[in-house]
Amino acid sequence: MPLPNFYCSCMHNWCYFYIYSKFLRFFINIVLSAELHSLEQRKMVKICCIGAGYVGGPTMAVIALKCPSIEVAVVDISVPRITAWNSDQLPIYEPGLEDVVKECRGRNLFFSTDVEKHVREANIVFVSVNTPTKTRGLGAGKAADLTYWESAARMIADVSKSDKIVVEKSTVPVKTAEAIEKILTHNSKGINFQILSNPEFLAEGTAIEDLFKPDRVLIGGRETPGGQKAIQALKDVYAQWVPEDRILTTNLWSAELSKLAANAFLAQRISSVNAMSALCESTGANVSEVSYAVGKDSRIGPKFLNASVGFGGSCFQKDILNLVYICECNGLPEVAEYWKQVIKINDYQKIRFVNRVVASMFNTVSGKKVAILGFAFKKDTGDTRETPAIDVCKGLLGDKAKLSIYDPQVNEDQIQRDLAMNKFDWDHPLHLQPMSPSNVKQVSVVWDAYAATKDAHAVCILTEWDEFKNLDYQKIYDNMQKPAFIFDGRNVVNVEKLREIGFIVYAIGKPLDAWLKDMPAVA
Ligand SMILES: NC(=O)C1=CN([C@@H]2O[C@H](COP(=O)(O)OP(=O)(O)OC[C@H]3O[C@@H](n4cnc5c(N)ncnc54)[C@H](O)[C@@H]3O)[C@@H](O)[C@H]2O)C=CC1
Ligand SMILES: O=C(O)[C@H]1O[C@H](OP(=O)(O)OP(=O)(O)OC[C@H]2O[C@@H](n3ccc(=O)[nH]c3=O)[C@H](O)[C@@H]2O)[C@H](O)[C@@H](O)[C@@H]1O
Repeated sequence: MPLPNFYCSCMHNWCYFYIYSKFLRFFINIVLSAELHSLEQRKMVKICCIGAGYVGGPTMAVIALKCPSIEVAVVDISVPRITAWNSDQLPIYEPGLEDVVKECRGRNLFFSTDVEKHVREANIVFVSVNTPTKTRGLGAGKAADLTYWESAARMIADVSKSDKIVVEKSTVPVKTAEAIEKILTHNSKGINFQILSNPEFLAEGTAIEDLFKPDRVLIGGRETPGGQKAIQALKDVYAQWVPEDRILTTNLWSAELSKLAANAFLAQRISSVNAMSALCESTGANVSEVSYAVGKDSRIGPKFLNASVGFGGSCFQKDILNLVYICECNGLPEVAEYWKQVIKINDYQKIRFVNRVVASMFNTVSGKKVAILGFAFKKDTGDTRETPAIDVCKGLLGDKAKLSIYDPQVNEDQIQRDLAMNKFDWDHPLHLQPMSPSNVKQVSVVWDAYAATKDAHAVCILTEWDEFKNLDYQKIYDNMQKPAFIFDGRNVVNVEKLREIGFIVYAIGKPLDAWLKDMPAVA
């Protein structure tokens, strides 16, 4: 029996309706998922870090590694720095860094010179720019120069179109957050900025290790509901890999001051042991034995008690000078004087070392080749900022020595720049540093410890690179002028063995060689 017409048309319409509704649902799904995706994207935390240096680069790389759902952009005004971060030759040498960068770069870690774009898009903006010591004007030689910080803050205020958490990562004077707050709120166009202090405690050479397993992460913020919410947001980032009991939260000023205090305490330990090293040399005590015995006291602890030619690095001196200035400004001259002494002992230690070298070598190094082994401020880094090697080399050059320098990570251009630059000039963005000055003629830079020491009268060890422990010292001795001297500013060599070979050896804080005992006292 043929189906009635109306039945056919019903079926027909039903089919149409079915196909249509399927298509509609498919279409709606696409639109919805796109919408959801963009909503998620909008909700995705975006971090931007201003300053792609020794702190900004490694800290952000580790955040990107540990928080794959966060997009991290590291921006800088220095084009060569950003180019290097995007290349196979990273701008800084740090064990383990390359692996971390390679894993995240292009995934959720980006390096860019488009500072404004990334700041505008970020929810959290870290500021990790230079905070050098002022070289002129009020507080010159002590106060922190906040030029770069201030210009970063003004730019954040200018380009922002949404609320942001602004994080002080640079080391700054206590109360800087207040000044930054003022700059941001006076230029805010109704945008809400929350300032946090989150100082960095990593040490170079172990930066990745320190960031993976920090002793503590410190976050300071305002005690207002907004401030507490911002603290929680940053805490949530670190909590993805740092145990909660290691994330300390404080008020802003405590966090800012804790950073300066930590560096001052660390440097003070080195100056204390270095002061002892001078006394050891005068009395026949051995500084390694003394510091071991002292460090066994659990209240003192064994770390950071290695006597040396002096501490270096971009921060200890700068941060203590800054602390001294803050004490003076707060009417605390005695406290200022106390901390100043840490720097004075450090300078004394470097001068003392140079005097030892010159005094031992018949009171003159004029025209003599002196090999310098190690130029970086410590091992496992190519960083030379405030390295004691600069002052020692300048001291020897002042006495007309000819220097042959070898460091496994520092190139000739850097060494020449360092020896020609004025104090504090190094701590500015690259393009604002003085142009490559003329080379110091009495200095040659070689790529091998044996080349550096060939025909030399003396060897000065200024960085504790592991390879200096295992050099063929017999070969070195055979190729040197006699008497052959070794001045170990890092206590890396086996003094007894070298004396057996025939060297006259001076090692910081160790019982003096008979040769040195007969020389005039050094001060
Ligand atoms: N080096 C270290 O081990 C540590 C350093 N700190 C502190 O962190 C801060 C940064 O230190 P580093 O990373 O060593 O310095 P750095 O000199 O390696 O890096 C700072 C970077 O900021 C960039 N910069 C300056 N002004 C800028 C601006 N307005 N916009 C964009 N980029 C700008 C510079 O071009 C430079 O690349 C300092 O306050 C320092 O005291 C704290 C802990 C450890
Ligand atoms: O604010 C900073 O910049 C950083 O400064 C130091 O880190 P860093 O300078 O990278 O290296 P350190 O291991 O502290 O060494 C500093 C200097 O002291 C010297 N030193 C260190 C330890 C020691 O026992 N003796 C000694 O002479 C080192 O050779 C080096 O020249 C601090 O250790 C970090 O916590 C801090 O974050």
